[in-house]
Amino acid sequence: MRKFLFSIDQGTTSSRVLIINEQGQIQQIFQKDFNQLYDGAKVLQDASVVYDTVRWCLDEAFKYAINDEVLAIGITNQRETTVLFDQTGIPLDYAISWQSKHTEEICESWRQLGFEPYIKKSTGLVINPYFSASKIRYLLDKHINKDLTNCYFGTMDTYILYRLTSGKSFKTDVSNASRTMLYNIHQMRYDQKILDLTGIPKHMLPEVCPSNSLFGYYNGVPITGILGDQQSALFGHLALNPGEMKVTYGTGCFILMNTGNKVHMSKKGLISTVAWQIDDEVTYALEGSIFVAGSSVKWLRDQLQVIKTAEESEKLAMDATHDLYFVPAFVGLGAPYWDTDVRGTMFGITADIDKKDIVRATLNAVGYQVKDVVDVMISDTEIPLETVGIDGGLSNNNYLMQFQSDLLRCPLKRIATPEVTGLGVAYLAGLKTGFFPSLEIIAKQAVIKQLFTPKMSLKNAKRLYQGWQKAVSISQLYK
Ligand SMILES: Nc1ncnc2c1ncn2[C@@H]1O[C@H](COP(=O)(O)OP(=O)(O)O)[C@@H](O)[C@H]1O
Ligand SMILES: O=P(O)(O)OC[C@H](O)CO
Repeated sequence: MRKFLFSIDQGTTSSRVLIINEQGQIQQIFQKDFNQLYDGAKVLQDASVVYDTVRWCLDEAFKYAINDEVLAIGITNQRETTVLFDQTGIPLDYAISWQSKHTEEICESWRQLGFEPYIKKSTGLVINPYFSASKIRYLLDKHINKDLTNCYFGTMDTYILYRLTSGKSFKTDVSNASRTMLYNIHQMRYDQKILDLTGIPKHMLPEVCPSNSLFGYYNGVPITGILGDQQSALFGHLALNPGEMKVTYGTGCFILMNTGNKVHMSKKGLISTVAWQIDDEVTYALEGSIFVAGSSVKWLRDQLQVIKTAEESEKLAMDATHDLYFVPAFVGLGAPYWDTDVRGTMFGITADIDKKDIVRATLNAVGYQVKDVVDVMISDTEIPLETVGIDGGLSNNNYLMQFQSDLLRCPLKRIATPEVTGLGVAYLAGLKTGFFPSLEIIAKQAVIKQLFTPKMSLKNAKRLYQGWQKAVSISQLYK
């Protein structure tokens, strides 16, 4: 009897497979971490190692549930990370992580040539090294002397799918395609003009399919859903109506608002992206990405060594007494600033500050940056904020979630399972195969664990936020 779904969640630092039952509950999780490689400004991954971690998790999962018991597999993945590989699935080079900004020079040359307005209109994105296009261009240039006739591009979903299906499926879904900077999100196809501008040949790109397609088979089980991880988290929060929003607090921080079946172009620095396509129906989202969130807590732990564990930051922040501002622009600032050259700065240092204040300033910076993005979303769409779904490692921090609710002036919703990302694509894959009868039944099964509501006075919240805005503008002067 088919009683389980498998959800592959291939993230930036680890791969997971969730085993999900018919009640939408997670029965078991298998996880394997891997290391990113840092080489100057480059952040790289060994795609074969990433694949091995997925295979390890899947093999374990298939020991837990034999293939006759598994109805379908869904894949959700870190987005934009770029792999070039040959027909046999061997990577041409290290994969370039979404976090890597070393292709800025290529982006700048495209901006200089005046490509930006067209690219923005077609893809919904700004020209930035974050997206796949400049990473592909960089790898093609680096290997210019090789025969690249049989060289293929994939984000991690495509690469994993290709390897799991022994090269039978060279496909991606619309949500991942919309992150390449090569995909026209109005016409829902690769934009030939951008391919010409960037010199990226179409034959190396995967076929783009609706998110709930039959993508292939592994171990006799159909793969019936693929979603980029942030879009999957939006689905996992059941933010299925226009105006509904989620914030994922992981290594970086990703804020997505469902904008329904219309592309909503931001006036102030957010990007428009495809949330998902279910059969013929496309749903779009507005997105703001913050590059440094959980990684700044990791920095406190590993570099400054002011905390031993990430969890410890909660208590220290609660006990802090000084208003210190930290702009954690380690790799520039993402939305809505898109300033690659700005670097980290701290304001308000006096002789009596201590590590508690530094920890609180670091957590507050995450809260402020999320507010920067949410404010733009509200003014862009004119949709008032009702509640926000939260997930990701850093969302376990009660101090930060309370501060966030104080700043946003709305309730934050923490649901019972922390694995919202993996759940989203599982819902999608399960709806496709009849494993879940309807969205209504899924919604009934989702349990809210905790609600954070504003406690700080509005006056104080405003005062603190104004201090942050000042700190950002001053830090942007120092380059
Ligand atoms: N209680 C906590 N307080 C502060 N930071 C936390 C806490 N728990 C986890 N983190 C941070 O969250 C991040 C991990 O979140 P996760 O969602 O697993 O990230 P990713 O999926 O991007 O790898 C780490 O950077 C860690 O420092
Ligand atoms: O792997 P995560 O959760 O850090 O997410 C990475 C994003 O998809 C990058 O755009």
